[in-house]
Amino acid sequence: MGDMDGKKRDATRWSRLLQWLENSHDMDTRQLMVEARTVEGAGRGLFATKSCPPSTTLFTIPKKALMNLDTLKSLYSPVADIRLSAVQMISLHLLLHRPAGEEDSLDPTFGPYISTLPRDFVSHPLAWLVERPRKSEQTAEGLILRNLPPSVTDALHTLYARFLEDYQTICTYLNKNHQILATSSRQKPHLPMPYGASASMTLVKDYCWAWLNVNTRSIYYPIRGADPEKDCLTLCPILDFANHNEASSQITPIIESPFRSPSSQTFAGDFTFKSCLQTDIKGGQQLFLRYGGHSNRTFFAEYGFVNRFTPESIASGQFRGEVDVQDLVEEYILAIKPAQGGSRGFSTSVKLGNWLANTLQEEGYWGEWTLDSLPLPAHPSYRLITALRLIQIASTWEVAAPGSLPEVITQSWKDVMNGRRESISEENEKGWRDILQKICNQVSRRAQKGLDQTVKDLAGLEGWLAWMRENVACLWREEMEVADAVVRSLQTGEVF
Ligand SMILES: C[S@@+](CC[C@H](N)C(=O)[O-])C[C@H]1O[C@@H](n2cnc3c(N)ncnc32)[C@H](O)[C@@H]1O
Repeated sequence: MGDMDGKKRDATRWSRLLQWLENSHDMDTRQLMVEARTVEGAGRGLFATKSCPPSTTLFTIPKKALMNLDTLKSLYSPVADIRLSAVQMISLHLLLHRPAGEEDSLDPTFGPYISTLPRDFVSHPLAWLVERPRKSEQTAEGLILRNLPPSVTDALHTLYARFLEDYQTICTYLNKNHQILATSSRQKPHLPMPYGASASMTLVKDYCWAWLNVNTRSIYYPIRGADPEKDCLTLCPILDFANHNEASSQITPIIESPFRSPSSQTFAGDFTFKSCLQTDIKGGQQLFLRYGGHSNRTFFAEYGFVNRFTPESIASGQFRGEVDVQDLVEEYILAIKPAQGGSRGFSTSVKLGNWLANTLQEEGYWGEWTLDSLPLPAHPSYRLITALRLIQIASTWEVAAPGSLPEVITQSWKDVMNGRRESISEENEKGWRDILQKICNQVSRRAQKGLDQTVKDLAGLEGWLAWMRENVACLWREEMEVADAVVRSLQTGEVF
């Protein structure tokens, strides 16, 4: 019954969205080749309404119906020295016009569009962090957070830091510009209060809803004069119903460059989406948009889902698995002791570890240390190999060059990096491969434990929570299968 109500509501919101696009933005919705439908395990998705040949225009969204810096900047001018970024401005607008419960958004500009956005993000891990209950309370979400692989927790905390930074900026902006609150279409009791006010917890939750809408639904869109890295983002009605598929994408955004020439009039700004060049589309088929070549770690933290894969598909090269081994490499670095007691430069392991970390940072090789299953053979990333070469030098310090100065010793490492020599020495090549094997074995053992614990801790969950448990299990399985694949590459003597 509840499900039927939900479907009915979705259908009404969809038809109001089309009316708005037609009446307020002159879009010819008869040309539309897609519609939104409910999808098991993924909310809603975009489906083809009829069959069409390759490179058909699926739909074109008028530029004024896009929500971005261009269409919002007249509402949110800079205050004091605060100039809002695209994410900040779009999320502020959503915050000020969030619909109450299942009602429609009352925003006079984008109301019918805002009404089609998800009403909550209960299954998104960032929302669990923001709404974390007190420590004593045990929730399923808290348990899931505790069962994540460390690299995924790290990615999630990095996202949380980005969220908090935007939240702080919005709070400061609202505090310096109270009259913006008067433009909100929300009823007084629902109005967000600026930072420091008693209701600031509501504000952070509201802002999380707005921010996640932008973070999970916006797409690159060139805006004249805007920073392509930070500000060329837009929310785009209809397109934002498209789900991700790792293997295939049937939707191609047509991006016209606004940067062709300063006086160019060729950039109409309407956003067109075509079907892909290669294949026909069948009526009723779901149309996907590939969000990007992200790892599952990133998909989980940013979007709240992972790409599922079948057992053995990593080993056989059908699925691209990736593991970030930052925490284990860091642990290894900090535990390194000079090979034969104290050496001239480094009397303690802490100093040696610090020197290693500093050198890797100075040379730009700190972090992004991954194991990758594709392209075959499964291998460590080049950055990881480079770091391991130096770590190996440090672990054999006294043996390799008693009493030498660090600069002399690292010269051969730099020569390899700069392509002046192939390797540091045979011993170094063998040494870093041994260290890598130890790290891979650690990853694999930890993943098996993590998987067992996840199954135990999260047994008995139902609905979306059970779906989420499978996501977490998938993340652990990926760690194990990629690490095992790299061990096999090492054992068969693959040259990376
Ligand atoms: C741009 S929206 C797509 C539309 C969305 N499904 C909806 O109901 O409005 C992105 C969100 O859709 C969901 N999603 C997209 N692709 C998915 C997939 N392959 N599997 C599961 N969920 C997916 C995730 O919740 C993601 O954060």
